[in-house]
Amino acid sequence: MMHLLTASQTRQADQYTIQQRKISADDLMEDAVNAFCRTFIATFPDKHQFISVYCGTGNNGGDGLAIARLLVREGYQQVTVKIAPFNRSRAEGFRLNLGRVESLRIPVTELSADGFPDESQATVLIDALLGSGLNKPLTGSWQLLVRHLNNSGRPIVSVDIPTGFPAEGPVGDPEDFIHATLVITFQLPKINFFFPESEKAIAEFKVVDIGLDPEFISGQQSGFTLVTDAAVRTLLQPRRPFSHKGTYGHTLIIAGKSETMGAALLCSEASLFTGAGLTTAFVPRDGLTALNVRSPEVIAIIRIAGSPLPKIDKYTAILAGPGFGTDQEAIAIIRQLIDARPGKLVLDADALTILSKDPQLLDKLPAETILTPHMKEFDRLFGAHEHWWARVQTARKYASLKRLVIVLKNRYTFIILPDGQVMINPTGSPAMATGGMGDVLAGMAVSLLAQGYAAGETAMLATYIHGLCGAQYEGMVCPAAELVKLIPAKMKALIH
Ligand SMILES: NC(=O)C1=CN([C@@H]2O[C@H](COP(=O)(O)OP(=O)(O)OC[C@H]3O[C@@H](n4cnc5c(N)ncnc54)[C@H](O)[C@@H]3O)[C@@H](O)[C@H]2O)[C@@H](O)CC1
Ligand SMILES: Nc1ncnc2c1ncn2[C@@H]1O[C@H](COP(=O)(O)OP(=O)(O)O)[C@@H](O)[C@H]1O
Ligand SMILES: [K+]
Repeated sequence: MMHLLTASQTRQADQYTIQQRKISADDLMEDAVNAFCRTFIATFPDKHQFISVYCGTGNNGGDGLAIARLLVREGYQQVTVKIAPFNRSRAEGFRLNLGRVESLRIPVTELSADGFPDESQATVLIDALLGSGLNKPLTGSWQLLVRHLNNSGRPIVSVDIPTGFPAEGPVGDPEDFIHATLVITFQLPKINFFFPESEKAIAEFKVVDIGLDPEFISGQQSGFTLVTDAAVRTLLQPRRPFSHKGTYGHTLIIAGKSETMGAALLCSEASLFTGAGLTTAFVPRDGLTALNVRSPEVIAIIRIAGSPLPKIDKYTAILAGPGFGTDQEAIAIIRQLIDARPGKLVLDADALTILSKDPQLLDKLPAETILTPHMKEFDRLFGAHEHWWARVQTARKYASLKRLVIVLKNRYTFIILPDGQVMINPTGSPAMATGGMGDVLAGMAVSLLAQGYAAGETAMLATYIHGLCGAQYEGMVCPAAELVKLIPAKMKALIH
């Protein structure tokens, strides 16, 4: 797992690395700037393009000045520096690098809020105004300058983080941060890069290694980690030679109505393809033919009006909710299910809506139940939120209070564990923004639970593999039923 750091932990990591490696802050800045320039040059190789480097007077501005110097040294012929003198303080890294830029006779202009330069001739702007030192939303001249640059229509490459965009915490008005085409960020992506509000600030980000101490980083607790391929590979187990269907658990899937039988088919199929030994679906009579034709491997229990919940003891893990409806029959079954206190439970879709109308049910959920809401389902359960930071904080609160695993789905899905820790899943693709995708995820989750993975592990594996499958369709669209077919091969690739 990759430990993500807050801005203040990053500063501590800088200091620790400087002491540990017995280098100066200037050396570390030089390493950072070299790493930045390697990526920048690969992306913008033309040495004749006009590059305007906007620098503040802190260390981010110091980086900008050093970048201007390195680019000139690499043969870039049209590099100019613009300095925003709106803060009184001048960091040491800024002063040192300003001297070096001046001695190279790189053109430097000091900005005034009375009128900012016309950048219509610039090929690319480099944003080194403010970095992770941001401690409040931009105001005054900073705000005007950021708006001016955003309105220039030029590509903007931000150093470390777009100016005005906080590394963590609530994100303010999009007018008040740089809208970067590319962010080349140091050492680790910042926590807020994974929040949907980053969409305007960051079209793309690339992470460059600047040599911060890895042991120090992994000793830090920001509450946020990023799921890595290595962590998934360590966790995912191959099927054993002497195993039989009983080894891999039996899932019960409580899903589907006449009109939404497809949801039951998708999650049953996902349960099969993710490797559960047996899958049983509790479905309406008029869905039976579809189920038998589509997935002959799945056992059906027919649900008619007034049917009680099947005896749950024989099932290793249970999923309820996809396409299930929220009528009185559905409510009665969800109540029976929760009262029966199943050991391993995944609730999705309509089951979440039923919970949101009956807070007592939410209180009765067995520990380690996995909930898989998208944003609307989440807010229905826990109240409306103005921004994602608040939403994730609420998820942390309820996950801890009720010992739940909450899988809050999005471009980057947040997996919130019963200890309040947040794992962020990096895989996925807009190809997956189609109906039925959540049903597949829920089916994968119940299957992994039945196979013996713990609830948190299940959430991590299911979202990661689900996203890997979807990414295969990058640039296209991935119907949910097609994604299911990719699951076995993706799992194989992670194991071998
Ligand atoms: N310390 C180091 O050794 C390294 C630092 N690096 C760079 O240093 C940056 C952080 O530098 P600093 O901590 O000097 O801070 P910044 O350069 O981000 O900001 C400068 C100062 O602006 C002020 N400020 C904060 N919010 C403001 C607002 N809303 N309006 C106006 N002024 C505001 C703060 O007092 C802050 O110290 C990183 O983003 C990165 O670019 C890199 O060079 C890597 C190594
Ligand atoms: N743009 C995207 N990038 C990455 N993943 C996405 C994207 N859009 C959707 N997904 C994934 O697809 C799934 C959609 O789930 P959900 O909204 O519940 O779908 P449905 O209700 O139609 O089954 C989630 O796992 C989500 O993370
Ligand atoms: K910046």
